Amino acid sequence: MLVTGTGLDEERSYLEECRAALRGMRDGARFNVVVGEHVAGDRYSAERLGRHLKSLAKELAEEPEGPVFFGRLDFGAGADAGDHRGRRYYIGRRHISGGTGRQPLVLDWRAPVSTVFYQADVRDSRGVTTRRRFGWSGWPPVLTGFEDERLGEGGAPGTASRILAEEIERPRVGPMRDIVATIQPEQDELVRTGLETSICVQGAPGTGKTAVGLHRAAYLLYTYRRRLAGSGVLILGPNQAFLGYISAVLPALGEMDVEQTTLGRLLAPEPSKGPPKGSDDEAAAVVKHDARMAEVLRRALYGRVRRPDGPLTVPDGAYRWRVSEEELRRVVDDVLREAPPYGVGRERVLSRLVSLLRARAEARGQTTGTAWTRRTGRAVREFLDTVWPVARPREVVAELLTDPNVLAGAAGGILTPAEQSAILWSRPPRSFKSARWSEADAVLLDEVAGLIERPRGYGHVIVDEAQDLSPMQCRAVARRSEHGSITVLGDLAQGTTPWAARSWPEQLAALGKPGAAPVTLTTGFRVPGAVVRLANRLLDELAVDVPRTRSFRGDGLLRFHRTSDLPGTAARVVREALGHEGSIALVAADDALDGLAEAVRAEGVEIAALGEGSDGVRVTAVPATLAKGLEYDHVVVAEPAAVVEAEPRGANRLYVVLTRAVSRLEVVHTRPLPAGITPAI
Ligand SMILES: Nc1ncnc2c1ncn2[C@@H]1O[C@H](COP(=O)(O)OP(=O)(O)OP(=O)(O)O)[C@@H](O)[C@H]1O
Repeated sequence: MLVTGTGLDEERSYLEECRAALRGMRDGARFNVVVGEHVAGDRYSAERLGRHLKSLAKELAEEPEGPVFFGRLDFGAGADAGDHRGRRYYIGRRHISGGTGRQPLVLDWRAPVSTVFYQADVRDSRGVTTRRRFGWSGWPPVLTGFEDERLGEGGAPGTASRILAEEIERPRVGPMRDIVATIQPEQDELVRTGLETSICVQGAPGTGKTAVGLHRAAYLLYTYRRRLAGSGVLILGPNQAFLGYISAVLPALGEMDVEQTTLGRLLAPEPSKGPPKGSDDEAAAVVKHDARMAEVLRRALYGRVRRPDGPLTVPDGAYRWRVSEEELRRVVDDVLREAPPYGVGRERVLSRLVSLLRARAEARGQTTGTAWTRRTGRAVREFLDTVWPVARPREVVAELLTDPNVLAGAAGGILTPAEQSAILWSRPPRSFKSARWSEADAVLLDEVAGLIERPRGYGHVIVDEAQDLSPMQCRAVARRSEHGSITVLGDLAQGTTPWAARSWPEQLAALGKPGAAPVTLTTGFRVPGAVVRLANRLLDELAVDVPRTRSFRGDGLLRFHRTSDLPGTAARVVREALGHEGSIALVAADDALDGLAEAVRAEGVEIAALGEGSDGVRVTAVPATLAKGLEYDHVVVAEPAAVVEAEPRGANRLYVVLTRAVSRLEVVHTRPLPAGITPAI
């Protein structure tokens, strides 16, 4: 029951107290910015401190009118309340200090005790007598009511929360929002898993995987701030449109320092030019993404190392030192056996040769200082460039994809002749510098770069839509999280790439975390019941072993329109959808979308292209291949049969497309519906 009476007045006075405290914190933070500018010792620390204080001040300045708390916990007097006996806590997005020596006015949702807010229930109250949820509306938000659950003795199980239901069913406007007020117990457990543990979340569409990943990033940064300060957190999403959709969540939670990108951008051979522009046909892409390419590339790189043939003579003043072929071979062979990164190997050969010569010079009574070492290093460099030359990833990969003999040398016994010819460039560039790299090539370049020198590692990496990663892409992620942990989010049923994973244990092993156990989420918070039932029928047609979803929501609309005029009907359905609140998407096979969008415009309805600045435009044209991870209140899907036919995993693509709807899904078609999505049951 939503309370709006006297209790609410008390809560509103408390809210005023919190806002006053927040204003105090903000003024203090502003003062600190001024002081900080004068006290920091050197320029570097002044800049760092200044940036930190300014962002804190800015954060606080933006917040005071916001919903400063969303929950309250009242602990009882029993032993099960532990240290919290008799206490009352307010929970919000930010900590609000109560002043020196006093309990905070509001606790951060990530503080240890806040977990009780998400986890306690009638069966296990954890010492809580009453859990209060607050309702807010409008902007600036007004506290409109609250709802109490009695968790102590006498509480009744299973009372549904209206505030929770409203939050989940609210229309989607603008980018994705945080879910801190309504995190579910099974989601909370995943969010709060310790930094040392890698987790894998398998979940049907709309079960909150992305939400869990983003909140986990915020939780880890709060709980392990020092440990992550240097190494950082990386979030990888499937495409730019998806990143645009989720990009506001972490800043809204006060976390600005998280790198959010796509793997394509992260691995771009020329980052200033954005993701690579070249493309591959499917046969070439499939081979380039295959795990066997790792060995082919290793051989191609180490194929540059030559066995020394003949002795080496090094002039040193009056003497000439001679190193025999056998000694030289031993040095190179030893380093090869130790298998350090290629770049380190080169340095190691150099330093061992110099040591060998130093021992000889010193045995003759010579002094060997820095100048001697530099001179001797220079003298053996020519030899080094012959036996262990400097390697550049672009040169190595370009040579491999251009020269059939080099490719045959590296891929013999690994790739079939047909596979080799599939990846050879039909029109090789004049030089590796002018090559038009594809996304698959970027992964190969990254593999070679990783063999030469280990890349920068992150403290934690979050990978969304991880079922779509190829074995070679998994290796690129694994290299960046070798000493850190990862959060793997995905749905085997939504796998649409030719190499999409069919099992999590295999994918996790490829990601370098074979020990992580997949956890399954099955309650859907986006897709309404009728649409979930449709999606579950299609799921039976897909060759994957994942459980069906159950929707949290009983509402929603699902309608089919059979027509002989696809553009006309689609346009009419879109126009009628404007009668409802919220966002609208017209989704179709990529090559059919422009024509359909034109028909919508002809109806006098504005429609924006995905990713285009579309302020105020409620309808977006979404190509089926870019729909992943996105959500709209009202989704109009045109000609599902064409979506299925457009690609080998077209049925999986259709499953993704049909599950973008928050409230209403309308399917417009001229052709028979694909297997699995027959309307009536
Ligand atoms: N506990 C929750 N409270 C309120 N809303 C929630 C909750 N969990 C998830 N949602 C909402 O449900 C929607 C779907 O969540 P999300 O996008 O994270 O799901 P997903 O599993 O990543 O879906 P997909 O597989 O389709 O990408 C989002 O709008 C999200 O904010």
